[in-house]
Amino acid sequence: MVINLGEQSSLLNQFIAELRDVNIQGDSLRFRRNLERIGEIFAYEISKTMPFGIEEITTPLGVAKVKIPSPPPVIASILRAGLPLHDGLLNYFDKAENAFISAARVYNPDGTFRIQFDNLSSPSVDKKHLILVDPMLATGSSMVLALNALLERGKPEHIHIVSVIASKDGLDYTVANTDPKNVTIWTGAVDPVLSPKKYIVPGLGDAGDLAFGKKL
Ligand SMILES: O=P(O)(O)OC[C@H]1O[C@H](OP(=O)(O)OP(=O)(O)O)[C@H](O)[C@@H]1O
Ligand SMILES: O=c1cc[nH]c(=O)[nH]1
Ligand SMILES: [Mg+2]
Repeated sequence: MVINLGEQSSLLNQFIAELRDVNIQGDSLRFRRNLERIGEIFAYEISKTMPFGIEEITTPLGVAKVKIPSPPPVIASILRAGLPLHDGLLNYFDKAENAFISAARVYNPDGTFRIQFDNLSSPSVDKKHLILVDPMLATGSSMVLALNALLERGKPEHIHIVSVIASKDGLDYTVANTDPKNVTIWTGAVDPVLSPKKYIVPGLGDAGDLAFGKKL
């Protein structure tokens, strides 16, 4: 199932507009903070779909029965650009376990690239709710590769994939390469085009560079 939160009229679209805007996105502190705020919105929306337990909370005046999401999810992100988004989800799912995947595009001189997978640091994901985040879903190859690496750490109860901006092709690729019964894809926008270098158009540019600076 694909859920495009950008179709609703909400503050999410203002934050995504600031990520995209060439006159605003150069402020890297604001760029990271907007990704974090977007992570908080996704966390809140995803929490509505998670299992709840009833807890009895003692107040100074009595006992309140409260529906609390349980158990906490595992939040996994793809370095580097996933980090501020990860922080946003962790601000709300503050008892979450955490996983990190080191994977990045390595370009050849002719403009083609492969995804270089370096490392996975993860707890068991068995029988847990797994939330895998990356702001950009371009071809979808980083996301599918990261998910397959995580699935070597167990079979999650449910998988939530979060991307802030997805290309139509990347979304189709991810849907085709994941189990529809067990996966929900959450996005904030679906853009129509991939450039010859497989950048999302209109997209926002290079999310990792905008958040953390250019790399060699
Ligand atoms: O859907 P795909 O075609 O796989 O592309 C998307 C990937 O590219 C970006 O990472 P990048 O390789 O630029 O690494 P970075 O975060 O270190 O900049 C982005 O954050 C995704 O991980
Ligand atoms: O559009 C894109 C594609 C890959 N990575 C990005 O940061 N942006
Ligand atoms: Mg990048």
